[in-house]
Amino acid sequence: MGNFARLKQAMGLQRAVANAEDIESISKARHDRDGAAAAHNDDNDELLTATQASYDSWLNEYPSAMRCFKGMMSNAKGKRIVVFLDYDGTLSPIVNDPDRAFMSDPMRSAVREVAKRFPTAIISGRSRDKVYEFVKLDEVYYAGSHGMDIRGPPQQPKSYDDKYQTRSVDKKGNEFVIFQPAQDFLPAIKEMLKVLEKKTRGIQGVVIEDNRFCISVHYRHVSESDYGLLHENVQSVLGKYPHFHLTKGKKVMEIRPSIKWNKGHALEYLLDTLGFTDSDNVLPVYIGDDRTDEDAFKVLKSKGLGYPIIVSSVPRDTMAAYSLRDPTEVLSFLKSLARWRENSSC
Ligand SMILES: O=P(O)(O)OC[C@H]1O[C@H](O[C@H]2O[C@H](CO)[C@@H](O)[C@H](O)[C@H]2O)[C@H](O)[C@@H](O)[C@@H]1O
Repeated sequence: MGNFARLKQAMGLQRAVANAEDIESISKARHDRDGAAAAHNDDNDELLTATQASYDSWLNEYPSAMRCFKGMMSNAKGKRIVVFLDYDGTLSPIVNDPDRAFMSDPMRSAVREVAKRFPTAIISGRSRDKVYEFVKLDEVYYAGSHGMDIRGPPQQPKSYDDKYQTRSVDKKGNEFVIFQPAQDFLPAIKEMLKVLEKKTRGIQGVVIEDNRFCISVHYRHVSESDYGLLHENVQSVLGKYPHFHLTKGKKVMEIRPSIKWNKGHALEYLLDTLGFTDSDNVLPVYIGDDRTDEDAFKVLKSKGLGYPIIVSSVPRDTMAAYSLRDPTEVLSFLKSLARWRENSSC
């Protein structure tokens, strides 16, 4: 069976794509290719055509937020837009080295322009400090560790445990509140980091990232033949820490405390602290590319609220309503949003 037939069989026009990341690289190759080089490989071209056809069909269900921009904004008139952004894969492209996932200057200035006009928060799986290091914007609220470490507005909502909220003041005299619902897990996380490093030392290519309230075990550089061993080793460590569980991202296993808190809860917390509890006047826009962003899409979908936008260049199963192809399109969307506010009278 040729690659084309295999791909068709595997994908059909189904929305769920198991190895979305692999298809994504093929699709990217098409995007980036310089024509001549790729034209030599018929098999590749068939694959690319199938991928494109499948993506186009997916777009009917999850239309491009760029193409639909006008319509989306006409529904936004008179509403208070609040912008939520994921970091990796949304504001910065996915790169091989997690420490080098830099944000471009044009993206930084687009986020700044958006944040000047709308309350804006970045909700990431990274540690809050690390995201700030990349983004370096004081105009933005930050939620690190998949929302388990929030630096938000000074309001301290009653419905959240005071034990995990601390009011503070920055150097410029601005008040803010830190909310860390997984505080009790910190000692265990520190211990687990050491155990994991020891346990995975023998496997080449593993990168362990300390995200403060969660841990990322990256396997992007691990040979496929070692995937099983790595997974076994991680599971054996987890077995000793029953209050933690594993989730999966892009070539990364993420170890998280088993509390009922995710990016969706962080979104709700931020809306509350911004004064939009139960408001029918608010329009949250959430842009993200990874599985953990689905928790936030789900909240918006269940409330029938705002615009959940997935960033993907391949068909994906998602709770989002709109899509953007890649961070370049995210940049265009953010610029359009800032421009729209500038030109609109509402
Ligand atoms: O919620 P996010 O801001 O999207 O963070 C999710 C994870 O992103 C980072 O890993 C991913 O991006 C890296 C850099 O492009 C890439 O090398 C890696 O393979 C991806 O999984 C980050 O390093 C993780 O800690 C985050 O959990």
